[in-house]
Amino acid sequence: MRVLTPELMRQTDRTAIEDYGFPGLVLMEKAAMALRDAVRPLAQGGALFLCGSGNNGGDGLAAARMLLLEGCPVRVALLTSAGKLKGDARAEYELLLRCGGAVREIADEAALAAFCAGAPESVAVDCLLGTGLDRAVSGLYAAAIGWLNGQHRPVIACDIPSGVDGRLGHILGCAVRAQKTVTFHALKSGLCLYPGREYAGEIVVADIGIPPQIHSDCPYEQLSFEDAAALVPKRARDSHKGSYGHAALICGSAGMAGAARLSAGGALRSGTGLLTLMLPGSLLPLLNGDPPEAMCLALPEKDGRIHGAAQAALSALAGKSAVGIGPGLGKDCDHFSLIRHILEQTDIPMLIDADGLNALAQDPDILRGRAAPVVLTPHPGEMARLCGWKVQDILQDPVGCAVEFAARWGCVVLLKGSATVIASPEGRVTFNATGNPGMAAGGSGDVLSGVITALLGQGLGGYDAARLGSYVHGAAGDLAAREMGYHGLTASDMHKGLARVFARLSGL
Ligand SMILES: NC(=O)C1=CN([C@@H]2O[C@H](COP(=O)(O)OP(=O)(O)OC[C@H]3O[C@@H](n4cnc5c(N)ncnc54)[C@H](OP(=O)(O)O)[C@@H]3O)[C@@H](O)[C@H]2O)[C@@H](O)CC1
Ligand SMILES: [K+]
Repeated sequence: MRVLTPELMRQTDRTAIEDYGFPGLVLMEKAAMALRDAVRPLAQGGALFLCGSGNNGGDGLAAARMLLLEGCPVRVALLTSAGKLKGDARAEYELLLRCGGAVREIADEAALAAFCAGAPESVAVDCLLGTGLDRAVSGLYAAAIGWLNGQHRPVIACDIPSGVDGRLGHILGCAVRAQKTVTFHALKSGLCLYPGREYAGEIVVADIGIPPQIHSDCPYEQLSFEDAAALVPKRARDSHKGSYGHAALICGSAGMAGAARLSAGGALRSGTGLLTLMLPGSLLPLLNGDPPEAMCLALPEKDGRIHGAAQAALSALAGKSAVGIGPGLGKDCDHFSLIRHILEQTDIPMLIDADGLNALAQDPDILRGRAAPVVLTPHPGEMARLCGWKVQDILQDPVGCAVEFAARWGCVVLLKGSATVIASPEGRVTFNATGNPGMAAGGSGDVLSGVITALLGQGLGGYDAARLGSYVHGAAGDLAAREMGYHGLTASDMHKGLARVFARLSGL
């Protein structure tokens, strides 16, 4: 599913209007119809529209007219003088008046308070600001947003909740908290990132007739269920365990044997044909053959951590189809050399996570020039150590950071967060839409490492393995949360959820 920035959306509108000849008013009417359809079920007691000075307001004026003509009581406030309306918004204003509607022009906060006081309507519609928002909200618009957020009736947002930055999802001053957002033609990146995603409530993407081929090369996307299903490796009846790869996980240390088990469970529930865990030998008695499906190989260790193991690991990696390194590894000065040897001397697709990333941060230059896929799965703290950005700056612009690093070092970056983003070396970006706050708990990332390593081992490219892995991992957490809630959800609960998600994606 395509995701556009406000700028790309503007270009798309322009192309539809100027190159294809779609009248702008036709697009606005289609947008208004979709908005009307979302408002209607909640408008038994009438609908109150708050409209701004641009085309977002124009959508609202048109939807108000449509509901009025259906017999629904509507009241419309316009937060500018009608004389300042331009183009399609002006045309919609005149149409509304000609159809018997009334519009109250609101000049100040007192007039707004008087208009809104004791409002009888059962739904409010936010058509104040859309993708044209270009500065922090203040004054009258901020008062209108404050009123919408302080009253009890549901709010439907037109295109994007007013005050949310359409590109980054930031709140510019203040923003509407909507129950539902009807967005037009494509998702906007600001609706995929927090806090914008939270403010939007349920999101509906409405087709307004813009030809899909315009900007079909847009680099941003979000996986729908169907998109994810199309990426799942197919399983033929006449196949065997060798058909689905042999994944290796280099993981675990004294005190963190559980990470190996969690990661192994992630791989085993994601279709790997075979799995070998490569661990400090002292962990083997602790694991006690669990999980039984995994083979185990003891690597040299020091103080409970893998150490001096490059040669042993390289020999053991012969014939493996993917390797993941990092879960529960602990910090050891020798890990950098282990990673460098694997990067330089094998062409096995590789995932690096957790303390593997902290080791890599010594010199990410060792990633350069590797032909086989490398997937990095940092959280913002690990990303900061890798790329030198401040954590705060990464949180402000996770997409910019992930894209820059992926392009610079030729790898796939899966930057974790409440909204995980996955960037390819070519500049493609997927926003992950699955997952929930219950997954913000230790071990969740270990499971994800296992999932992605298994998918790499089954032949998926780095970008597809990372984005499908992220989708499935989040969806497994969502399934588990339905049963366990957020507070009691553990990483182990995700294992069975993974199996169920893959079953659904496979149509079983
Ligand atoms: N054909 C199309 O293009 C289609 C577009 N569609 C719809 O149009 C929307 C985009 O419309 P848009 O570009 O007119 O911008 P919009 O979001 O209404 O804002 C407009 C004005 O707000 C102002 N302003 C900005 N920031 C402000 C602030 N902080 N506080 C106060 N005022 C602020 C600023 O005016 P200024 O005050 O700078 O003169 C700006 O001009 C899009 O979201 C979708 O709903 C659909 O109908 C489908 C077809
Ligand atoms: K809006």
